[in-house]
Amino acid sequence: MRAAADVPEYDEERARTAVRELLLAVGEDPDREGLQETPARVARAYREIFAGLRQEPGDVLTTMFDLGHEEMVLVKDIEVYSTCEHHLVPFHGVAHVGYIPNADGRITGLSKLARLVDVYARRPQVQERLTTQIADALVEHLEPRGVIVVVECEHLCMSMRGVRKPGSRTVTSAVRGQMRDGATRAEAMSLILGR
Ligand SMILES: Nc1nc2c(ncn2[C@@H]2O[C@H](COP(=O)(O)OP(=O)(O)OP(=O)(O)O)[C@@H](O)[C@H]2O)c(=O)[nH]1
Ligand SMILES: [Zn+2]
Repeated sequence: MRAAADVPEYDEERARTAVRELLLAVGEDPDREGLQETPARVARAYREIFAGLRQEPGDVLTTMFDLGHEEMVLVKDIEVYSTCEHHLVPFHGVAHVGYIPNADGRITGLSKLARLVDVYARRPQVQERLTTQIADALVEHLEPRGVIVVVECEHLCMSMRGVRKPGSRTVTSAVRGQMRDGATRAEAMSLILGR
C-alpha cells in the first residue's frame, strides 16, 4: 500500500482517455450526444471517489481534546460508500466506530471518526482492509485503551452481476485492546445493535 505522499497526482486527462476507451470497448459510441461529456464527468467523479488515496488519517484526526472522559465513545451508522477493488463497482452500507480513551482521556471530534472512514473508503478497497485500517489508524493516533470497528455493506458486485444476490450484507469487525474484553465487547455490540 503506497503512502499518500508517494501517490502520483490525479491524472484527469488519462482518466478521460481511459473512459472513452472503455465506452468504445463495450460497443458504445462515445461521440453520440448523450456520451460526449461522459469521459470528462467520470474523470471528475473518480477524482472525488478515490480522493482517499491522497489522504492520511493524520490529515483528519487533527482535533484532540483532553476531556478526561475515559468511557466508551461510539459513533453508529456512519454511511460508507466505497469501491470494490475487484470490479470497480460500489459497496455501500454503514460503519460503527467506537473507542475507549486512554487514561489521559484524550478524545477526538466525533466528525473526525466519520472523516476517517471516508479517507479509507475513498480508495479501491476490500471491506476487510477498510475495517482494519480504520481500527489501526485510531490505535496509532488516539492511543486509546480499546477500539471497535464494525462495517456492514452490500456489495453491488454481488447484487447487480455475478452471483446476483441483492440484499446480502457483509459484516466485518476489527477489535483492539480492552475492547476485546468480554463485557466491554458485549457492551459495544449491544450499543451497535441498538439493544
Ligand atoms: N473478501 C472480499 N471479497 C470481495 C470483496 N469485494 C468483492 N469480493 C469478492 O471478490 C471475488 C473475486 O472473485 P473472482 O472469481 O476473481 O471474480 P469473479 O469471477 O468476478 O467472481 P464472481 O463475483 O463470483 O462472479 C468475488 O468472490 C467477490 O465477491 C471484499 O470486500 N472482500
Ligand atoms: Zn466486487
